[in-house]
Amino acid sequence: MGGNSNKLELPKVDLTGLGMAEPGTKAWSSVQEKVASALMNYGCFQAIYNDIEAELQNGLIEQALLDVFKEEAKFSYAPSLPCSGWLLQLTGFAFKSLQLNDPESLADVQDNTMCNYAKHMQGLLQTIHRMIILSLDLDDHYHSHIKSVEYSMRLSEYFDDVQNNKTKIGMPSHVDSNYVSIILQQKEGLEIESPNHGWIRITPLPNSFTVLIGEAFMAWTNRRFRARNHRVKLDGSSKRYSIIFSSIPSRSDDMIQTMDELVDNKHPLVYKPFKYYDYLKFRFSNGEKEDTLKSYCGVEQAEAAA
Ligand SMILES: O=C(O)CCC(=O)C(=O)O
Ligand SMILES: [Fe+2]
Repeated sequence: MGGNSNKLELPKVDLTGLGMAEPGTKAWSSVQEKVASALMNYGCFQAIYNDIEAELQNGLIEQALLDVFKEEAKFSYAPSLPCSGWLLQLTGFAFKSLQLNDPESLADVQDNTMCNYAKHMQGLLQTIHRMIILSLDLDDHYHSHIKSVEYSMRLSEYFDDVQNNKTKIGMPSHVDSNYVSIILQQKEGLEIESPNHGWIRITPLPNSFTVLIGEAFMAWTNRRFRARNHRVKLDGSSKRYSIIFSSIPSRSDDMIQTMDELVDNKHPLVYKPFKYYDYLKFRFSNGEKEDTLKSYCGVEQAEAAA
């Protein structure tokens, strides 16, 4: 697709206070409708969330994020994916990430700002999973599904020395592999590809996050919800930081299987069941191509090879 980015905006949905709301209530249902429709049509939306307003507005989260990178030496270096470790850095890309499978491990580096952030994000992710599942009339599956979900937090630092690089791409176009990601950007850079409008550059509004569907949910829902390409384009004026908080399949129960209820003549099965962490290894060792998941476990692919 073209390289232009423009000022189109994503749908916005206010998720403030939903932790207290019960599924099925009026307050919940109107938000659910917006979440499901945005995710179905765009694969993403901008979430407004005022429940951690104080931390966001007083810069506490940003400060905590910067502090972690100042204390970088305290974290051991783990160069290999998937998900094993602490610091990962891909040659040629202008960022490094600290992958925290247990946000509480930050406790000796800082106060509990990040742990508190992680708790809120976990609650938000559970709400979003429930809304997706309810919107598909599959609520019977919610409890077993959510038991097989874990959470991951990645803190990223993008370098500021990309002036010589014309494209200033900090992270190239990709889809996320997990269920859902919630991205907090400390400054602009995230762009999402819309099938009709090219790259949409996301403005970091006050108290807002970007929510994105990943491949695990795309497979679980038989592509009713689709992962969208996104990338990070830097302005090269200063470092950029972001937090990517994600729901991921659990390490002990990582088989992703499309719900039978979502397969019919109109919607034939797209992906065979697959083990998520085996897929991540495949994706990491083969490089990401156009629709890597289909080449790994797509039904047509498997049949053609048979
Ligand atoms: O830093 C960002 O804004 C997004 C990064 C991203 O897409 C990712 O880490 O998967
Ligand atoms: Fe991503």
